[in-house]
Amino acid sequence: MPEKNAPQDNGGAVPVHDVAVLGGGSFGTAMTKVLAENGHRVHFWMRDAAQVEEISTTSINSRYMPDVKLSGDVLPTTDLAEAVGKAEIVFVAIPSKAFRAVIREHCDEFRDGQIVISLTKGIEEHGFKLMSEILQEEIPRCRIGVLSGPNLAGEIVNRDLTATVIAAKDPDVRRTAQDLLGCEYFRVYANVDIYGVELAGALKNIYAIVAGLSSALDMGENAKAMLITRGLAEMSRFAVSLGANPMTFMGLAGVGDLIVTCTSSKSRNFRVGYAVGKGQNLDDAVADLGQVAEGIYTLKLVKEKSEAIGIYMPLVRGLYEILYGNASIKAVINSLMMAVQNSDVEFILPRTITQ
Ligand SMILES: NC(=O)C1=CN([C@@H]2O[C@H](COP(=O)(O)OP(=O)(O)OC[C@H]3O[C@@H](n4cnc5c(N)ncnc54)[C@H](O)[C@@H]3O)[C@@H](O)[C@H]2O)C=CC1
Ligand SMILES: O=C(CO)COP(=O)(O)O
Repeated sequence: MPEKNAPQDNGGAVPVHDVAVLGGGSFGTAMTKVLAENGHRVHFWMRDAAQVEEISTTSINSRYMPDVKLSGDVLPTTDLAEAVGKAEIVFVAIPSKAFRAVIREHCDEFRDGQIVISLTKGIEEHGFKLMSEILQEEIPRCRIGVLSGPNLAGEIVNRDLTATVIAAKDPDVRRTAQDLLGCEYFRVYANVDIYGVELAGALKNIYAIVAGLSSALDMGENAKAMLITRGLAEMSRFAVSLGANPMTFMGLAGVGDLIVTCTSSKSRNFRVGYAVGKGQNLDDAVADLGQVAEGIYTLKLVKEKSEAIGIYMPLVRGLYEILYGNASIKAVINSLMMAVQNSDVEFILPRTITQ
């Protein structure tokens, strides 16, 4: 077995590429580690100069990954123009709230045909835009992809076996992501349904919060299975109504990511739900987390959108009432359990419309 942090010897089989990773949090660090260990030169951009200094001198990003030493050719920088200018391919791991602002401010730095891949699992507040749509609007001359799947950063940096999905229309973008990232512990599967893959990654965060709540209340394993499966039904109903392919939800980016985040306390969204289930208020739970939990923002947007387009999402509505409407958890559970009993798989037996 190779040492945990050693760059992998690819025997010269994979050409070395200059790549950029934008965003110095947990996931940016995890993907930088994979890319550098695969032998690539990684221009790792973050806004915090002290963090750049620390990674340059110690190879450790102590705020987000204190136990992880980055090895290989990692070049941390606060100069986004330099990182993007030198890179053939750019990966973006910036939380959804800041995503457009960062790309827009630097849009002139991106080149015609440059590959830009979003790693972010969220939705923009105004206009319900996904990150690939933001990239399309801000840097339309680039070739765009989305990476999403059951990808807990804390496991990837440990080289725990992991699979993900690259979604892109352009086959060259898909192949490039597979070549750059694939290795003995990381597998990259391909899809063309960018919207479905990306929406799945954002939506599952909501159900991870619900699962955390259920775990805090010790609701049992049957309840966990019910929540995950009904979550899948609900998120695919919503996504399909917006144009996603239902089959995407059978894959890693759909059911795969839903399983990992709904069953693991390593998920930040799960942890927020767990804390609220134990009686903490939402603001304190988020402050204690100290990292992004995209689901709390996605929840609000999906609740509004589902009401606007008339899609039935009882788990979204129930969680919203608990987190933002001060409803009692017990009352919400009771109303969900006593709702009209309906179809299991509505692609086979259509749901009886009750509202
Ligand atoms: N951590 C994980 O396991 C995974 C995370 N993701 C997604 O990746 C995205 C980023 O998440 P994490 O890295 O985990 O979050 P994090 O909370 O660990 O780090 C966020 C990073 O973004 C930076 N940031 C925030 N606002 C910024 C701004 N205006 N300009 C520049 N940088 C800014 C922060 O300084 C920090 O370095 C999220 O959408 C998340 O859902 C996707 C897969 C797995
Ligand atoms: O998306 C993730 C795993 O696939 C990470 O989930 P959290 O953001 O909840 O930690």
